[in-house]
Amino acid sequence: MQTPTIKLNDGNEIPAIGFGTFQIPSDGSTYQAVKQALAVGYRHIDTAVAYFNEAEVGQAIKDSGIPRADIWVTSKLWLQDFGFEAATKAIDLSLQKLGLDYIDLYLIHQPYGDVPGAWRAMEAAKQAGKIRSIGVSNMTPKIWAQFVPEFKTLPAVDQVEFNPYFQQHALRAILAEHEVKLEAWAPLGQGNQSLLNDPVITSLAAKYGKNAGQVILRFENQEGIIVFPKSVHLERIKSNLNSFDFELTPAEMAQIRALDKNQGRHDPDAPGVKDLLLNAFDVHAND
Ligand SMILES: NC(=O)C1=CN([C@@H]2O[C@H](COP(=O)(O)OP(=O)(O)OC[C@H]3O[C@@H](n4cnc5c(N)ncnc54)[C@H](OP(=O)(O)O)[C@@H]3O)[C@@H](O)[C@H]2O)C=CC1
Ligand SMILES: O=C(O)C(=O)[C@@H](O)[C@H](O)C(=O)CO
Repeated sequence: MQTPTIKLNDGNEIPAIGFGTFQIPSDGSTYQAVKQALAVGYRHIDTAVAYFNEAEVGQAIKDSGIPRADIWVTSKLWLQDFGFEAATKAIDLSLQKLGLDYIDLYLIHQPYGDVPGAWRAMEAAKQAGKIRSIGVSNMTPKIWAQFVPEFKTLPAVDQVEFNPYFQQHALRAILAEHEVKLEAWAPLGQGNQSLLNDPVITSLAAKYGKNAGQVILRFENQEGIIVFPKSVHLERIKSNLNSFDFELTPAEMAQIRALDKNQGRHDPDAPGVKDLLLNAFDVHAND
C-alpha cells in the first residue's frame, strides 16, 4: 500500500505517516522494529542522534533491499552540537552512523543555545546535498519568534508534541501563515490510556471497525499533520500504518477537536529545560 504524501514548503514530498524510534534500544530491537516497519510498508523513519539508534536504523534500511530514494529518513541535531562548526561535524557523524549519503529531513531537536549557528550549518549541508529538507522541533510560538525571523531559510516543519488532548492551536496558526507543516511527536500520547480509552475515540473506533490508535492517527492525518507512531509490536506496527482506509466525517472531526485540553507532557518554555535535557541525553558520553 502506498502511503499518502504531504508537500513541504521547499517542494519535497514527505510520507504522511512514518515510524518513530524514540526509546527503542540499540540492542538489535531498533534493527528488528525498523526492518519490520519497512517490510509492512512504512517508507519514513524518524530517528535522532539522541536516540542512540541511528546505526541500527541505517542497517535496517540497507538490509531491507528497498531503494534508498523510496525511504524518507529524518534525524536530528542534539544540544551539545549546536554552533556552526560542531553542527557541521555532527551532521557528518549522523550520515556516517546511518550509512547514508544524505538525510531527507534534519531538525534542530531542541531549540536552546546557538540555534542560529546550528541552522547556518544545516543550510550549508542542504546546499552541499547532505540534507534535503531542514526543520525545527519543540519550537513554541515564543521560541519561534525568538529565532525564526532571523533565519535565511524557513523551516520546512516544526516537530512538536501533538495529540487530540494537545492540539497546539496557537502554534498551528503561526505555522500555517508560513506554510510550515506540523509534525506530531507522541501522536498517540505515548500510549496514554485515557486518550486511547476516551469514549469519543472508542465509539468512532467501533463505528469504523478500527482500533483507537487508528482513529487518532486518522484524525491527525485529516488535520494535515505528519505522524510517526512508535511500536515494538508487529501487530501495532501494522495497524498504525493501516489507518488511511476510512474517513472521519466533518462532525466526527469536530468531536475529536473538542477533546483538546491544551495539555502536554513537555513544556519547551519551562525554565531549566535545556539543562534537564542535556543531563538526560549526553550524546558524547562515549566519545
Ligand atoms: N522531537 C521530539 O522532541 C520528539 C520526537 N519524538 C518522535 O516521535 C515518535 C513518536 O512518539 P513517541 O514518543 O514514540 O510516542 P507515540 O505516541 O508514538 O506512542 C508510543 C507508545 O504507544 C504505544 N503504542 C503504539 N501503538 C499503539 C497502539 N496502536 N495502541 C496502543 N498503544 C500503542 C507504544 O508501545 P509499544 O512499543 O509497546 O507497542 C509506545 O509505548 C518517536 O518515536 C520519535 O521518533 C518523540 C518524542 C519527542
Ligand atoms: O524524544 C525526543 O525526541 C526528545 O527530545 C525527548 O527528550 C522529549 O522531548 C522528552 O522526553 C521531553 O520530556
